[in-house]
Amino acid sequence: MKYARDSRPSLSNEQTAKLLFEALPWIKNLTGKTVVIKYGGSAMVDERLRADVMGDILLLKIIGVKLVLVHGGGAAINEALSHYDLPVMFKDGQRVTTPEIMDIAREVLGGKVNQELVASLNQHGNVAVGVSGGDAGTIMAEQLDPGLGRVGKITRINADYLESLMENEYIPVVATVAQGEDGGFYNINADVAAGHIAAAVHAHKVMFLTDVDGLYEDFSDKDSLISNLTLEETEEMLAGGDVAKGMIPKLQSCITALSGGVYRAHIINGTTPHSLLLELLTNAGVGTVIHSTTEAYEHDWSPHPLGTFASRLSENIDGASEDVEPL
Ligand SMILES: Nc1ncnc2c1ncn2[C@@H]1O[C@H](COP(=O)(O)OP(=O)(O)O)[C@@H](O)[C@H]1O
Ligand SMILES: CC(=O)N[C@@H](CCC(=O)OP(=O)(O)O)C(=O)O
Repeated sequence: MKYARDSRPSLSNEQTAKLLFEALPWIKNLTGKTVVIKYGGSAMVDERLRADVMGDILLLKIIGVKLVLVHGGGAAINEALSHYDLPVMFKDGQRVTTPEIMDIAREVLGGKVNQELVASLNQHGNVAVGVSGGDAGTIMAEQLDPGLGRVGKITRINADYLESLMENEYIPVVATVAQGEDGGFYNINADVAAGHIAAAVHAHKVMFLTDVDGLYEDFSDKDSLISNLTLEETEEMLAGGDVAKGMIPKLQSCITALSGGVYRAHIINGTTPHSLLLELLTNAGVGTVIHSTTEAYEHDWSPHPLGTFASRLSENIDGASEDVEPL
């Protein structure tokens, strides 16, 4: 037995049918809309879970959601730095990035992590395209703060490029190494990039997959998980100092996204199997949802040209090796 889910009590046929049917209104509402998924390095630790997250992303693609996957890889960068005996230093969730560390971040994010995620998605059909922030000027940046070295402040996002990939039924998988306005490279926190990208591509939702169940009012009290809060309350929490480390850029990015017109921002646990599907396609919300006080997005949805994608997918699956696991 390979995986814990095999030993879970199974649902009756009636319960299974009910659960599938429950997804219908959610699918109808999401089809044709854009969702930006930020997959954090902390949630990438288990290979099997990572493959499941990629499977969930593909399922969303199949039901007609337009997706951008923005990934982190902080843990993998830390590992590489310790290999080279280089220091791991953060200020308010942003890595202090010397030119030497920038080179390593570039290799880890744009190389190893990006390629592995693209390969994992493409096992199910060639749907993913790796995008480094510098490609077609997808993410342009300038220095954020001299004290942080090569950490970038985003100046521009090439939304047209990402949208053209999505229009052609691809999932852009974005490594957050930016092209500097000065010609060099900048390290961009992946949460920050996801917030900007979500706003730039007019996403319906931005989902942050991390290693905790959501935002805690008091991180030392596991009963204090916040299920939903407004933009204003999020700003208050940030100002109040109850949020630390990597949660700071996450909340800042939720604010960037919502202020830029994104309808909802979610923080969910990427280490909980299928948390994406639970949050997006079932009545059982998981994690924390942040919403603006005013309805920033119209709830219309239009038919989506599934045909092109579906036919390409079936072609790829027909031609795929037998090792590829079914979803
Ligand atoms: N109030 C809070 N609620 C939830 N997590 C918090 C809070 N304050 C700090 N954190 C920290 O933020 C971490 C998530 O950010 P990070 O480690 O950067 O993850 P990722 O790699 O997914 O971006 C959590 O593991 C937790 O340690
Ligand atoms: C400037 C900055 O902090 N860059 C991040 C980029 C990777 C990242 O954000 O990874 P996670 O999403 O896994 O935290 C870093 O160097 O760790």
